[in-house]
Amino acid sequence: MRSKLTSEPAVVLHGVGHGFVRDQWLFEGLSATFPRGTITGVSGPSGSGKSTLLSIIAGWEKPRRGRVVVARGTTIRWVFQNPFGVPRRTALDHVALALLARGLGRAAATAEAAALLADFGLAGSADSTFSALSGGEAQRLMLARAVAGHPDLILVDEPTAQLDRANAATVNSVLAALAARGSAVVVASHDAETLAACDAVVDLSARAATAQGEAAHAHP
Ligand SMILES: Nc1ncnc2c1ncn2[C@@H]1O[C@H](COP(=O)(O)OP(=O)(O)OP(=O)(O)O)[C@@H](O)[C@H]1O
Repeated sequence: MRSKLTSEPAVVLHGVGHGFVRDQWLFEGLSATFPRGTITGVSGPSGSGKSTLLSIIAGWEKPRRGRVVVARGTTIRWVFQNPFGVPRRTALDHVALALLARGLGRAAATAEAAALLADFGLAGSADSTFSALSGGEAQRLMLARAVAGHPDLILVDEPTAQLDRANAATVNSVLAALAARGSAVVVASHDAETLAACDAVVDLSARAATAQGEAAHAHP
């Protein structure tokens, strides 16, 4: 029974549809599972509803159609498009605070935070203030902080949008590390390399085309 519970997906979508304008759908009939230990990409052009779908998965937005089933006790962390930290706090502190919040003592939190920073290629930046980090370093710090919370589900919005290729490649390998630690990872992205690193991809460009086709058919 216990093993069945731990292997169940963090979130399941059943026939989900949503849109903000009456009779217009960003996507419709979307069914998907988000198992722990896997990365699912959400792709589609700008405005196709990727961030909206993440909000629905997180339970912030209620879909107009369908059901969202979240496993009991699922903990969720978001990593947003724009890295947001405390300018004068160090990188190490950003991660250590998440561990202190989980109940670790100061020494254990500092040690684990340092190990996490190393995993994310930030060992040399542990004592840098957030304001001194590059865009890529700040983005990776946000991912390290999300992992420190040991969430069941991590939602990542456009992690490589403002990064050059080298930093984007590092973030992509970090996403795989997040899933390997047992979280279900859902990443909204335009980036072909990010999507190639995913176990499955929900493509909203196809969904939008279908939804618009249906609307055109219904209202010629
Ligand atoms: N709360 C809201 N109220 C009304 N319209 C909204 C709301 N949130 C999003 N939209 C609209 O829904 C559409 C999808 O937005 P969303 O941000 O989900 O797209 P996206 O695929 O993530 O885009 P991008 O790649 O540019 O971030 C857009 O046209 C947006 O303006």
